[in-house]
Amino acid sequence: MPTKPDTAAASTARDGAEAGEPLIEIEDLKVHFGLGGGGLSRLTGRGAGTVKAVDGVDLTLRKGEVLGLVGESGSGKTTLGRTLLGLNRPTGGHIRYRGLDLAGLSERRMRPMRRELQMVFQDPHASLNPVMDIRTAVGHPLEIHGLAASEEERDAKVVEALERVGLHPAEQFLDKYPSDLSGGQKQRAVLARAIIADPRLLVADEPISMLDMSVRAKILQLMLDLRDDLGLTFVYVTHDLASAKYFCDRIAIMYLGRIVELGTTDEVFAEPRHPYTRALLAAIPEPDPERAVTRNLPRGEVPDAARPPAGCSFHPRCAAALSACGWEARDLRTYLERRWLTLEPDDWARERDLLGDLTGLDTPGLLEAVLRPGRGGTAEDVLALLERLREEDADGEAPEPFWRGVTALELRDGAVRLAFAEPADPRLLPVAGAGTTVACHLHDPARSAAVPPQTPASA
Ligand SMILES: Nc1ncnc2c1ncn2[C@@H]1O[C@H](COP(=O)(O)OP(=O)(O)OP(=O)(O)O)[C@@H](O)[C@H]1O
Repeated sequence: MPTKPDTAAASTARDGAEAGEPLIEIEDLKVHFGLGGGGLSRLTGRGAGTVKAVDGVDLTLRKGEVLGLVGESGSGKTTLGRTLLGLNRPTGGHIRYRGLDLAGLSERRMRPMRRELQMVFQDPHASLNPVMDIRTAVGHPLEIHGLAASEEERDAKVVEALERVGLHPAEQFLDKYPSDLSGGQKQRAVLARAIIADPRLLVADEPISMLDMSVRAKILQLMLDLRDDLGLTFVYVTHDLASAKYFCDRIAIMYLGRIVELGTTDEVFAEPRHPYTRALLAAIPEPDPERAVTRNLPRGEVPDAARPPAGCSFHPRCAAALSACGWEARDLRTYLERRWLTLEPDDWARERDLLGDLTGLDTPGLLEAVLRPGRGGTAEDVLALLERLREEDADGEAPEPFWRGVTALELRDGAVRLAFAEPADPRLLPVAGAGTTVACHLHDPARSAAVPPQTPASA
């Protein structure tokens, strides 16, 4: 990939304002979607409830910067990006832009703002209407916002925008249709449409993921050039840290609706703090096959945002989790089922019969798990098994973190009872001596005394 230009060298942002000044300030932003229990929730396997797609995000976008929103699928990146542009209504919080709070703006008052806040979508093929020629498609925002008095003026502006995105001679593209263009050319046309109304912010949602490898770097370079030439600010939504490294000045790592780490790209890559960031970085494929090693994302999958884990949402997947990270009854089931995958079928059947029905553990937020023995044994047998597992898990190179959250394991009324430590939500805190902020108890000085001997690198 070509070398990323220095941000400091980026041109002065729009309005003569200095690059680096706040453009948008987001405070405690929440976007929750209600699931009515109808068709959509049946389709997604979710019952009635609420998906907290964005859940308390604080973030300042600086003029002229490229900020990456990075995370696995379902982390809320797209929802956050869309909400910035008024395409999703916030459930709570504030989005301050040019003295206005976009979060509370009516559709009528939001409309003129849309000219300044534009979106570039992932799929250039779907972003362009197949029956609309490039002249009409790229000129569309001029029409919507009444920015061209005549067809001649519109065409002149379309030609200028096409030239700027590298589609030249631009006149030859005016009468073409999307099907006449390659994938890279289509994304250039989409960018031309995004910049034609003179925006201040572009939210680019995976803008290169559907393009050929050969043109990806060129499109990223084009966006950097547009940033420099037009004083644009970019939000780059992606799950791909490798392209974020090249393209972004700062990176916000998102997990289940929250930012878990935020810092300059250099800092995040040189010294990732959150175990999730470390795991994402470790999962970046090595381009050199000679040096390639197996890269795994952390164990388990991103949990359902309608039933997020208690405390730190990442704790069920985190090898470095502490007692206060949010352990609950559900985690006991996950722990046992994960273990069963490693057992021989006979041993698995024996344990499953002993432990009986585990569905009672599934309710979110239970700080007490009660295990009644199945037909394969007694409560004493269940207790003996769990005590043995706890002991075995404490040994070895990678101690199982689940047990750190267990504060009591005992017999009571013919059942085995496990109690869990009170969960604490990690707050996004600045790291001493660094520009990074991180939401992780491992980096909270108030809790650092409780940090276990192994480091987050083991996550
Ligand atoms: N309109 C909606 N109604 C209900 N749930 C939604 C809606 N839009 C998003 N969600 C849910 O919100 C959560 C965050 O989704 P979002 O698309 O923002 O994540 P993402 O990180 O961008 O993922 P991806 O990379 O797959 O697009 C997911 O659980 C998703 O299913």
